[in-house]
Amino acid sequence: MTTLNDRPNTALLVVDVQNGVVDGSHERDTVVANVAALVEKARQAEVPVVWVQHENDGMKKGSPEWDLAPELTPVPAEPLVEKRYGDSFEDTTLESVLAELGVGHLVVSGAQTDACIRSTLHGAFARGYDATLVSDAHTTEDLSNWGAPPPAQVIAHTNLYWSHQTAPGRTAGTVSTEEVAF
Ligand SMILES: O=C1N[C@@H]2C=C[C@H]1C2
Repeated sequence: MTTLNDRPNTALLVVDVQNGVVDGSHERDTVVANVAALVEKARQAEVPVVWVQHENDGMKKGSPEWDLAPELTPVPAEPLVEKRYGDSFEDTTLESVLAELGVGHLVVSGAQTDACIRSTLHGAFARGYDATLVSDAHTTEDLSNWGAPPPAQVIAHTNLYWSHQTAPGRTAGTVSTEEVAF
């Protein structure tokens, strides 16, 4: 059984809130505003904020699409983790960044719900982290033309199933931006 219960700290993970990911997504402005509020809350509580940015052919590093949403401004001390896979842990520096910070609990926000958010939640949990999803601080695009439910249902279902997730020695859950207690 893998747990990281010896690590006392929490970090806020902001996953892929990039122009090329969130623009056109469900309730983009509200979700990005909630992410910004979470960042402020974390900073006030001196909880580390870890920024994850995805690079792919459509979002080359340094391109406007790769850039974070303009409402979000990392400060230099906040780690940036670059990724190319859905799970933020795959082939990235995230594990070492979190070990350095003594983090055993991740509060997860960002995009997109049915891809990198789900992958990162499960990747964290399988690696022994407690993982909390922020119900109103993640979003996705409308993929219903390809068989997905409407984005509001994808978001609601992800909130529901993650609130029921369990594993030995680890906790999962879903809370709102308002409810997040750093
Ligand atoms: O959820 C995701 N974030 C990046 C854009 C789509 C996948 C990769």
